[in-house]
Amino acid sequence: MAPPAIIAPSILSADFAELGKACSDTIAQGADWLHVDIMDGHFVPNITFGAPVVTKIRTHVQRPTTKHGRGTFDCHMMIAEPKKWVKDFQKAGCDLYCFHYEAAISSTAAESPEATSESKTNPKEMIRYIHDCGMLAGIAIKPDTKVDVLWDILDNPHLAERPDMVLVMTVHPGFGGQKFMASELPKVAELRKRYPDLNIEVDGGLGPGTIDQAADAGANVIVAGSAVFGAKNPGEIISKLREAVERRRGKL
Ligand SMILES: O=C(CO)[C@@H](O)[C@H](O)COP(=O)(O)O
Ligand SMILES: [Fe+2]
Repeated sequence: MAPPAIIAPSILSADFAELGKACSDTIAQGADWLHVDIMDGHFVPNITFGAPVVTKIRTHVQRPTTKHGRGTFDCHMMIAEPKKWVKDFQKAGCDLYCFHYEAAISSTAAESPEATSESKTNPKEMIRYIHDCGMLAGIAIKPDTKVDVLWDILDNPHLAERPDMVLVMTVHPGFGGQKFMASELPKVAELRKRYPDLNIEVDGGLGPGTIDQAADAGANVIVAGSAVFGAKNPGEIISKLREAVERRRGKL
């Protein structure tokens, strides 16, 4: 059976002037994780915030007491040099550091004249490094990236180099409130077929109108920003998302 439903509201759609309260309220309304979108203006055409803000919001949400437990900070690192920020985010209170495959293999990140040994990397090394720093590791792929690039990483016999979660983007990363791309779901279905126990996250355009398709494909970690923070009753939306995933799980 696929792993349990995990609902991770994206705080990108929260009121940034009240971020701490928005985070604690969302957990109180039934969210499992908080999805924290970090954008650097290079990897994506938008900027959010960095580790100092994560340190502050961490004080509003209790650390998870179990692996993947309630209160997990799922940091989605849409940044060009993911290796450079691992330690800062660990210190800030990140539990799951999810970097982009495209950034880890990018020649600009690895070969730019400014690149130091701190910023050079490859996906397997990144995962090992994140684990060594005491966090769970996630790897994300953009819509233009084929899912096949992940087989070598997921079939790695070295457990320390295997990711704890794969994130399949269902929008082009950079902004909240975009239209869900159903074209990405075959990637989710293929991942679920090959890896029944894997945590598979989908991110972008998820809400009551699109959750069934994502759940049917086999996603179990659901990110939703505008659908949760734009709702009159966020708790009701969180429950609906969870029910759709659990319904699909029950059919397996
Ligand atoms: O990573 C991203 C966007 O790049 C997401 O996490 C969005 O913030 C999700 O927002 P909605 O599409 O659910 O509004
Ligand atoms: Fe995200």
